[in-house]
Amino acid sequence: MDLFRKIILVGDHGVGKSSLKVRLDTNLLFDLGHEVEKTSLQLEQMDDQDFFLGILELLREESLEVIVNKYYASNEYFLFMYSVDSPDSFLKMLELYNHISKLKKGRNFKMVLMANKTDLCKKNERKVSKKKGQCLARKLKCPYYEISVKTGAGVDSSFVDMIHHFIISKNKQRHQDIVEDFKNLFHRQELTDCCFETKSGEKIRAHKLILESRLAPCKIKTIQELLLTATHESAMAFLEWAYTGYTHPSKNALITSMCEKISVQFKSLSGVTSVLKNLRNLYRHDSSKDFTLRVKKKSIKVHKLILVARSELFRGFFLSMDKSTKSVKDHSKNSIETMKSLIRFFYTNRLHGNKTKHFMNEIENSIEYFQLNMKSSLSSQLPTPKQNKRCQIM
Ligand SMILES: Nc1nc2c(ncn2[C@@H]2O[C@H](COP(=O)(O)OP(=O)(O)OP(=O)(O)O)[C@@H](O)[C@H]2O)c(=O)[nH]1
Repeated sequence: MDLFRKIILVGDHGVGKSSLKVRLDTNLLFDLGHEVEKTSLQLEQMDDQDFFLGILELLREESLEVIVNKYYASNEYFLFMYSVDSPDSFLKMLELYNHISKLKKGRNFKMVLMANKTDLCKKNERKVSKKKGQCLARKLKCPYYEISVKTGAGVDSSFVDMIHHFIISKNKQRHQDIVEDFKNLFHRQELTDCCFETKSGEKIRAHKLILESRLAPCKIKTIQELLLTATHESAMAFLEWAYTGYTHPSKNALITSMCEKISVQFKSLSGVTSVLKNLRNLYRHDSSKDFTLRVKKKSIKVHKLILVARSELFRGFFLSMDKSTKSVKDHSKNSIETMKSLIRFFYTNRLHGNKTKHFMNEIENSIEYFQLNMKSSLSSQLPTPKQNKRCQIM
């Protein structure tokens, strides 16, 4: 799978922004005039994936507003660069950070802080210490790198690390959304429809749909028999694993042995992929769906629980709703196509659909409207204009 990402390079005049781009890949430098200069860099085969990075260098500071407004939804990354011989360029970092935060209206953005021209340390021309840089990075909660574009010191290694920070951790985060949502579903103990007793007589409530689909063909009765022999702590760990596919590594052996007792495979049901597989199955089969969303005179069948897990708005709605209610009209003003894509996203964590501007706007608005827990994974999948065209990154 090719991933295409963009990094916006910001910093004071003369810190080495253009030089960095030239060093990264002279062949791929594009001078596109007006607001930004762009370059792209292919870093092959990291973590079995190809990454293409587009690097935008702001040519005018006022264009920052244009860029942030235009691309904020697609989660661009920022590379803040200053020069170790220039205290002014260091001060500029905080100024730029505040400026971007304001433009992004409090939305999180990912950034790294890079100190350039470290070769000048040898000539005693360094005026901003490493300690100061690290301190600022801690304050801004981002990685800190020291490089010299001139000698190349630290450039490659910082880029490799930066990509891990920006992209690979992002993929993990994307999976994390699902894990967190189902962990919350289990621990909140809301809308439960089965109850297990543990060895000590304590009770734990759970959801049949999740357990029966995840641990199939094992039945609720079998799980009850298993948990009756377990401590409360073990039973909680087992159920949390059944919901999320994850347990603390120290509990792997325990959960494995519990799985053996009910003839389910610990390994094949572990990890977010197994949770997604289960959700995909649920999505495909209408028979277990227990609720209907009415969108513009059409219907979408869903599982209440999945909506509760994935959207705070639906959660509030289903908690306050009479249990006998089986359908509701959607008031989001979204089109049926958008709602279908969104519902599919709840189950698959992937955004499908004809990614027109109108669709993108509706999805973007839905993030707020439905109070989606998986804000970051959804917004990261919003396409950018001209995506996939390598030379037209932005
Ligand atoms: N000693 C040293 N000089 C560098 C380094 N990187 C860039 N320079 C020099 O710093 C000067 C400014 O570099 P640029 O790349 O033009 O800086 P910029 O941030 O793009 O500057 P603006 O285009 O004015 O915003 C040039 O003379 C570069 O040769 C470095 O690592 N060490």
